[in-house]
Amino acid sequence: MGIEVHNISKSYNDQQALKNVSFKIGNGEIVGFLGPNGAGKSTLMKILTGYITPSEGSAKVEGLDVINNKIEIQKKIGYLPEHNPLYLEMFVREYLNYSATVHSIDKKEVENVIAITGLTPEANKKIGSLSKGFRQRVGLANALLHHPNVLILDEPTTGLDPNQLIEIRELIKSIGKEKTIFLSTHIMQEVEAICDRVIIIKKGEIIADKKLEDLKSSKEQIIEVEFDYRIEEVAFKNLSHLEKAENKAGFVYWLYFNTDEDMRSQVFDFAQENGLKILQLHQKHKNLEELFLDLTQEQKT
Ligand SMILES: Nc1ncnc2c1ncn2[C@@H]1O[C@H](COP(=O)(O)OP(=O)(O)OP(=O)(O)O)[C@@H](O)[C@H]1O
Repeated sequence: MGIEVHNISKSYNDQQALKNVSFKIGNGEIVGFLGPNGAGKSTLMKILTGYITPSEGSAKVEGLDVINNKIEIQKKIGYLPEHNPLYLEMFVREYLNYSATVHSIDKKEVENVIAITGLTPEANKKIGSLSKGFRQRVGLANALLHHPNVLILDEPTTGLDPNQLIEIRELIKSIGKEKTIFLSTHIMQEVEAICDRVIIIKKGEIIADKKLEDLKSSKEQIIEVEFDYRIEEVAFKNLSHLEKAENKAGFVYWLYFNTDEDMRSQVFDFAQENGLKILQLHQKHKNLEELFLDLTQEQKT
C-alpha cells in the first residue's frame, strides 16, 4: 500500500484543521486531494511527510509509520511543498548537486533528474532568473533525486501561466506512470487532467473519495428551462427523479434530476399543465467542476 491514513485529526491550538481523516492510496495511483483554501490539505501533507505530528490517528507511507520513522519516511517520499524553498542565487545544476551531496546521493542522479524534468537548457542558469514554471521543475527534480516511490506535491501548479500549467501537468502525469502520486489542488480541472481518483476535503473532513471514471459517469442531469413568467420553486416538487430546483435568474430555472432517462418531455408536460410557455430549454450533464462546487458549497437552506 502506498499511503494509509487512519483517523487522523489535527488541531492548531483551538482550531481543528483535520477531523478523523481516513483513506488508502494503492501503489501507482495518482490521486488528487481537492479542497477550497484552508480545508486542511497542506496540514495532511505535512503529517505524511513527517514535518508535523497529528493530534490523533496514524498514517503509513510504504508500510512505515510516519510518526515513528521521520527520517526513513523522508527517504521514501519526494515532497514538493506549497512554497517551494529554492536558493535563488544558486545555479540549477549547482543547487541539485548541493542537494545530492547533503543527502548522500550519487551525483549522476542529478543529470538524470535534469533530463527527466526537461531542465537541460536551464541547468546553467541561476534559479532566481527562471520563470515560475521552471522553478517548479527544479523543485520536482529535487523531489525526484533520491528515487522515491511516493511523490507528495502540494499545489504544484499554483501561479503558473496556462502553457506552463499544461507542461507541468504532463510532466507529473508521465512521472506518475512509475510512482504513487498524491497531489493537492483547489482546481477540479487539474484533477481531471492528471488523476485517476479524487479525494475531496472540506473544513478538515473528507466529503468524497471517488474514481474519476465514476464521477464522470454520474447520472446527474440538469435541465435549464426559461418560462414566460415566474413560478415558485416548490411548484416543481412532484416531478419524478427531481433532486432540486433553483431559480438562476429572472424566469430561468435549473432542474436537477438523478436519472439517465431524458427528462425534457416531463418538463414540457409540466409547462403545459401549468399554463406556462417555454422560451428555452437545454439539457446538460453535470461537469466535474459543478459537482465539486456542489460538494463544497454550504448547503442552501
Ligand atoms: N501553523 C498553523 N497554526 C495555526 N493554524 C494553522 C497553521 N497551519 C494551518 N492552520 C489553519 O488550519 C487550517 C487548514 O490549513 P491548511 O494550510 O492545511 O489548508 P489548505 O487546504 O492547505 O489551504 P490552502 O489551499 O489555502 O493552502 C486553516 O484554517 C489554517 O488557517
